[in-house]
Amino acid sequence: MYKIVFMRHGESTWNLDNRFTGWTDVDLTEKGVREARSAGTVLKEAGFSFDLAYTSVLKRAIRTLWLTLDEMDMMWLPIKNDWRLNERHYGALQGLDKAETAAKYGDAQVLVWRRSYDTPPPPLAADDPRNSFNDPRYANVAKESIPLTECLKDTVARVMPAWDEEIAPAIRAGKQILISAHGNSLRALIKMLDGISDEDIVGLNIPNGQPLVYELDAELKPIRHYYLGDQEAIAAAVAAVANQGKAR
Ligand SMILES: O=C(O)[C@@H](CO)OP(=O)(O)O
Repeated sequence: MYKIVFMRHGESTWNLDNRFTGWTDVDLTEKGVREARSAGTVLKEAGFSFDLAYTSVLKRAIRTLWLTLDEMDMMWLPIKNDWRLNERHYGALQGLDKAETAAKYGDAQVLVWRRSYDTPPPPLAADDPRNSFNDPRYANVAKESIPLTECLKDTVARVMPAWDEEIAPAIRAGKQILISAHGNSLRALIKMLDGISDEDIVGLNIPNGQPLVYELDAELKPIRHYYLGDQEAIAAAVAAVANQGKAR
C-alpha cells in the first residue's frame, strides 16, 4: 500500500477578503501561517515523514509547504515546483468579491463558475496586464498552455500529466510524497483518483491547511482517505468554503 498527503495552502489574504484568486500570487494571512505550522505539527505527531514534496509556483502554496516542513524539521526536503499544480485560473473574476458577485449575478451562476466541471468563468482579455504570458515563472511553458480562464475540466487536463509523468512514478518508486497545492487543483486530482462524476464534484470542497491522507493500492487506486486533525473543525471549514460564493 502507498500513502500520499495532499494539503491545500493556509488561509490567503484573498481568502480572508473573499476574493476570487486563481493565478493571482497572494500571500498567507497570519491565520494561514498558523494553519501551515499546525499542519506540520499534526503530520509530525502522526509519525509522517517525506522523501519529496511538490508544490505550485504560487507563494501561498509554497510558503505553506515551507512552514509545514519547518515545523517537521524537514526544510532540507527536495521540493519540485510545478505550474501544473497552480490554482485553477479564475479568468476575469480574479480580484472580485465572491459574495458581491453572487449578489450581482445570483448564487446559482456563481456556483456554476466556482464548481461546475466544464463551464469556465469569463476569460481575462489577452491584453489584460494581469495575464501571465510574460511572467518569468512561466518562461518554460508553451504560450498556448498559459490560460486566460479555466474550468475544472481544463485544470484536470494540465494536472493529470503532472500526476502521470512525475508524481505517480515517484510514488511507485517508493517515495513518500507531500503535495502542497490549491482548492481546485486538488479537486481536479481527487476527481480523477476517486472517479468522482462531473455532477458530484460540484459538492467537493477542500479546507485550508488540513493534511489529507490518501492510501493507494498497487495500481494507485484509492483505498481510503482521511483528514488528520480535529474532524469537527475540518467539517466546519469545508462548509465555510462551500458558503463563500453565496450572496450575504
Ligand atoms: O479563489 C480561488 O482561486 C479559489 C480558492 O481560494 O476559490 P473557490 O473556492 O471559490 O474556487
